[in-house]
Amino acid sequence: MLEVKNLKKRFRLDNKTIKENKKKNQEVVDVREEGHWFNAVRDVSFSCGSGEVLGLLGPNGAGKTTSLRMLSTALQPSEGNIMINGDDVVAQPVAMRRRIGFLSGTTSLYHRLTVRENVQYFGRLHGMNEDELDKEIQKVFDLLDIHSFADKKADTLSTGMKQRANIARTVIHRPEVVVLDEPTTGLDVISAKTILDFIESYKGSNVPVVFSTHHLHEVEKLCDRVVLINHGTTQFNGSLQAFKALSETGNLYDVFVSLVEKEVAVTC
Ligand SMILES: Nc1ncnc2c1ncn2[C@@H]1O[C@H](COP(=O)(O)OP(=O)(O)OP(=O)(O)O)[C@@H](O)[C@H]1O
Repeated sequence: MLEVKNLKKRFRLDNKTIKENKKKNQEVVDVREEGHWFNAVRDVSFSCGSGEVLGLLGPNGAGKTTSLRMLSTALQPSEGNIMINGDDVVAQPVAMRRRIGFLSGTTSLYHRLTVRENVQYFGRLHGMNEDELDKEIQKVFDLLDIHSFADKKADTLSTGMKQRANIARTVIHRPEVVVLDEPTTGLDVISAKTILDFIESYKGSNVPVVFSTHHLHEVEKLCDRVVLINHGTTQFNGSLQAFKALSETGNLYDVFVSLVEKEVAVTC
């Protein structure tokens, strides 16, 4: 179980950014800017149970990546609580990091190593023994359809192959929570489908999966829960059915647009 309560992140702005923002603010005022501070995440709360898949939605700049970086200990929250199976992530980030699998936009591979060598390296870093590592590699490579390029060097792979290998290295240590930031962005339909099927394989397991996306069809296909954030604040937090029911059409696009435009907070 993953529980996130009243998460906040403020960034101190440097003088150059303040000047740039002042210029921009002549046209658009961002409600999150307060003097020399920018409240990238103002109040985000949600939970995701074991074996549930949660889709994190929001327009560009809403605060999705900042929230996911806090969940995965890459960033210290300014305020708020994050608990995994009852243990406090904010209080003990180093100990909790190994229990989380986090794919970010900057997750990458060692170019001169093969996919297998990369994944073995990260598995060993997590203290896995060779037997359990071999078994887990077999399982994860099956699910992500990696076998055909497992022994190719990372720098020879296509974008889709690299992303599947990145996900393999992210989850090789069997984390208790999987967090994926826009895992299918920029991928072709087949690579994206492989990744979505992989996410689906966690359903009914004991692992909660949180992923951010701009692709509403992915949410429709996969998610049990939906969280929509806008201007750093949770605007919707509930089941996929409850999200769809907010529009008479049941169309995710209509719900997304109306919530973001109206900026109404809904909790189900
Ligand atoms: N280190 C930082 N210092 C100042 N502002 C930051 C910093 N990091 C992020 N921000 C700002 O916080 C806001 C939220 O950014 P974030 O990357 O979390 O949004 P996002 O929802 O992931 O957007 P996208 O969909 O475009 O990836 C943006 O306005 C961004 O410019």
